[in-house]
Amino acid sequence: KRRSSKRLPPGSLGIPIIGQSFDLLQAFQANTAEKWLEERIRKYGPISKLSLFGKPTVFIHGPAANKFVFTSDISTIADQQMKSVQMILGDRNLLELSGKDHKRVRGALLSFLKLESLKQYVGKIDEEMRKHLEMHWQGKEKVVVLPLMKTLTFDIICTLLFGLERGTRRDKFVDCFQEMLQGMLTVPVNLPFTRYNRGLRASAKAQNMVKDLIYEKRVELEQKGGSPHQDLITYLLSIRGQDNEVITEKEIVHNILFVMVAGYDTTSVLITFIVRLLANDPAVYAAVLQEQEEIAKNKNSGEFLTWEDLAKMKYTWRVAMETLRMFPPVFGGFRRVLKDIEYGGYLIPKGWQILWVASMTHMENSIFPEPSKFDPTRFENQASVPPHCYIPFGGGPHMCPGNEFARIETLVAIHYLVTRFTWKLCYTDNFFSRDPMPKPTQGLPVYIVPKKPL
Ligand code: HEM
Repeated sequence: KRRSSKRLPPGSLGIPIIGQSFDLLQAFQANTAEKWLEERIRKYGPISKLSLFGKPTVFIHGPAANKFVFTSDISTIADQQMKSVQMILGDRNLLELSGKDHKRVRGALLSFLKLESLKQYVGKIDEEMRKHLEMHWQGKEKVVVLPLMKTLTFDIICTLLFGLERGTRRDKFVDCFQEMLQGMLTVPVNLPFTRYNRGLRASAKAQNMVKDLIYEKRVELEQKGGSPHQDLITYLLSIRGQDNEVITEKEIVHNILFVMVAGYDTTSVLITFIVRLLANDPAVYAAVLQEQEEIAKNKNSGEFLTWEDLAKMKYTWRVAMETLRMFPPVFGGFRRVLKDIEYGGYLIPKGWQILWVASMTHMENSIFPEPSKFDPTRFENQASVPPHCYIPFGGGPHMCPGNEFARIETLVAIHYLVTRFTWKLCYTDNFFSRDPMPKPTQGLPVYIVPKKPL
């Protein structure tokens, strides 16, 4: 009865199951998703209904909408991934959990990713970056940046979080992850030869591989007295028996897959877009180079970067923040509505989903003046950015716990790239498509020239 007194938002739910999914996917490919949404706003107003990836959806945007999505009570709004993502990454991954379960698993992950632990990783990340340059950049005249940065961030995650060394086993994981990622943004109808179907099969394979790793690490931990802190899997196994910290094997498997995807695909995009920007913007490039050379100058050759060095990379990090504003790797996300709620005078019924989109506030003139201008000085005084408007890492209880980790990887990578190489873009069109991660033309091929021997 209560329902009838409120209206559903305007808009059409489209064709059953499919709804507007293909329209949005097409817009992602053409990099017109923001325009597509603006078109909706013009047609239906700030709040509208549509149907995406099998579910009735309400699209809302703006600072108040972000606040609503990120700070609503967990009994009202829970996180929600598309069915395809949930099926491929597993239903016990962090984004699927809420309330106590979410707190417990997230707490375990955060205690591994906390700042004191991260400080110890700087040297190891530095080592991975140098190995990467030796293997993939040195001696080359042309490289393709995006796939290489994916390799780099995947290697870092594998070494640091999973204790998985280079070799055929790691390569098998890479293949599985490619298939899984391809299957994630699809309409979840499991027919043979579809991307979704291949994604599901790759996920089953990867889950078995993680189970084998868990077995080995458990033996190492219990019989050989290995340190719990050597990698994330061992750490999660080690806290299993403790009071209130029981984390099931399934949760470990699903979250390991999830952290791998969440951790490497995103950061690689950020580094790639910074590389592109530095090639296009001589003033920003000069300022970044100066900051990084200042740091390099004070180091002996072979000496790793330290936490203190990273703290000095203030300008470079602002460049990264501005890159995240204009090219957020994560376009947005979904939330699940757990009970009938009202927003902006409309009813959002229980069981529907809400779509939030980062760029809608990132590119809003009233929040970031001249939004299309790349200007790292916007972040000189971070307090001046209004709350709930800058959301490349999301917000609220599900906010990205890997943001500091991403910061370290990005700063280390940019340090070595600008101090060791110069580069020029092979394509200067500045286009990118989304799948749904942003991808510049051809993955950003560049001509490179080394500055000095590694
Ligand atoms: C530039 C790099 C990154 C970006 C832009 C990014 C972005 C995001 C965003 C937007 C969310 C929130 C999703 C939502 O609320 O629906 C998120 C969640 C998450 N991210 Fe990241 N991320 C990055 C790097 C990382 C890294 C390096 C890791 C791991 C080492 C990581 C692990 C996670 C996890 C585990 C969650 C889920 C948290 C939860 O549900 O409680 N991310 N990330």
